[in-house]
Amino acid sequence: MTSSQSEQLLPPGFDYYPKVMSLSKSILLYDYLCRQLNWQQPSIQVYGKHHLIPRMQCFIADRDVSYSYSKQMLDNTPWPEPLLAMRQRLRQTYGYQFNALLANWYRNGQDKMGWHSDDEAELGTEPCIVSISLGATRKFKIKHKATQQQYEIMLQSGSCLIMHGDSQRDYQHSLPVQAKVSSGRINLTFRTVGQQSTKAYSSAHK
Ligand SMILES: O=C(O)CCC(=O)C(=O)O
Ligand SMILES: [Fe+2]
Repeated sequence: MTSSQSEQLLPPGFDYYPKVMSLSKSILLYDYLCRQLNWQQPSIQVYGKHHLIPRMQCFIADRDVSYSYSKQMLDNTPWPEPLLAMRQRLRQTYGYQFNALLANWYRNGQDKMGWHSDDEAELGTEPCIVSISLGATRKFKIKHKATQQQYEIMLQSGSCLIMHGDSQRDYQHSLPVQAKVSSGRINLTFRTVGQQSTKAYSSAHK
């Protein structure tokens, strides 16, 4: 991986690598995943009303994985070969199992994800989440929970954002609407659910 060029713009616990794969490979993978994954659009209840979530999702995981976030909403899909290969490389680089992957498909700039932290108990206290972006460039926002200070980064196709350390405890993140974006983006978030990680993420892996 190349060095984290935008690091100084991001708070601690967020590392951005703009080019972990070529643009052409990232677009091929985007097209493949659009066609091949078992995309679903679950509905959630907000103040007693049901709403379809504003994006498509697919939860890919090893058979024994049970993740509270996905449990009621999404089927558990087995790993397609290209994502198994990607996981293998991430395991070697970061030393985490990455036994689950939540894939998000934002079909255009109207699709979005609201403010949240990925802080479910089964991700552990300092989870390492590896987030790969494919397709349209989208804005990613980060907000400190106590100070409300905000950060922004444009996530481009073929990039990797790593969230580790106290990033989930101290910050929320979101993917806002961008009305002018007409093409789609897929985001792959590799996670380790319900296991102690075998090795803590360290900046030595950059
Ligand atoms: O689409 C993104 O970059 C963010 C996805 C995300 O935050 C999540 O899946 O928890
Ligand atoms: Fe998230």
